[in-house]
Amino acid sequence: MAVAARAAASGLVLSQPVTFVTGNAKKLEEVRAILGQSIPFQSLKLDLPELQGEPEEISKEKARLAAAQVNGPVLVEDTCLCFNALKGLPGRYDILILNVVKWFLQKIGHEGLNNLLMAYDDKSAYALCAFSFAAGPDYEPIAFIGKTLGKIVPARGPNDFGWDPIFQPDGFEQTYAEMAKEEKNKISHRFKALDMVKSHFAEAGYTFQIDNI
Ligand SMILES: O=P(O)(O)OP(=O)(O)OP(=O)(O)OC[C@H]1O[C@@H](n2cnc3c(O)ncnc32)[C@H](O)[C@@H]1O
Ligand SMILES: [Mg+2]
Repeated sequence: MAVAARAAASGLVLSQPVTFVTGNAKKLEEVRAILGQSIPFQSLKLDLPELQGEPEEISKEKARLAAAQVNGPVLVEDTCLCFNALKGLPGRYDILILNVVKWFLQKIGHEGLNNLLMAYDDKSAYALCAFSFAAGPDYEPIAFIGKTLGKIVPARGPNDFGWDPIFQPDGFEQTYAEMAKEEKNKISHRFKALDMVKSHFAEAGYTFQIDNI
């Protein structure tokens, strides 16, 4: 498969599918469902360093590192769940230990995450998704941030994806986990960010010329 992305008069011509960098099968499932056939992509798990900074900057730096490794177009994603009473923890980005919600979830589970808020009346939270697209190693990455507001509740619904059972988006009586996947994918942090990615692809007029060899 040809590797380089090159500029063309009608917009950028990408000579390989976008590599979406993740090791998370559930994320991949949602990205597939939301993107459909709109952007040709494949997925790849890469071990990239955890970085410090604002979500956009962290995400762009991750894309830079990934594009250099892949030597082609990449899409990277980070997700965090942030509690307002805890000033954005445990998913907060601008601290040294980045996005610890993953580790908290593994160590203390849904009940433990609820207990973190026991002493506070404010159970509000937000789910934030930061995607960055880099057309290749020589292109400046572009960040797309999607945010869905909600609150933390005792776990309800199937336990098959991260903190979905404890996050109830504003305006809904169901947690993410209780919602049909199609419904979550219409309002989620991930949907909002990917919608911007899709618009960007449409506006920038990228085309794909993919030669399989
Ligand atoms: O390979 P990557 O893409 O980094 O996958 P990851 O599993 O490490 O994912 P993150 O660091 O972005 O996610 C932090 C945590 O949030 C969870 N998570 C991500 N998106 C979610 C969603 O839409 N609903 C529920 N949990 C989610 C995920 O399972 C992790 O425990
Ligand atoms: Mg990760």
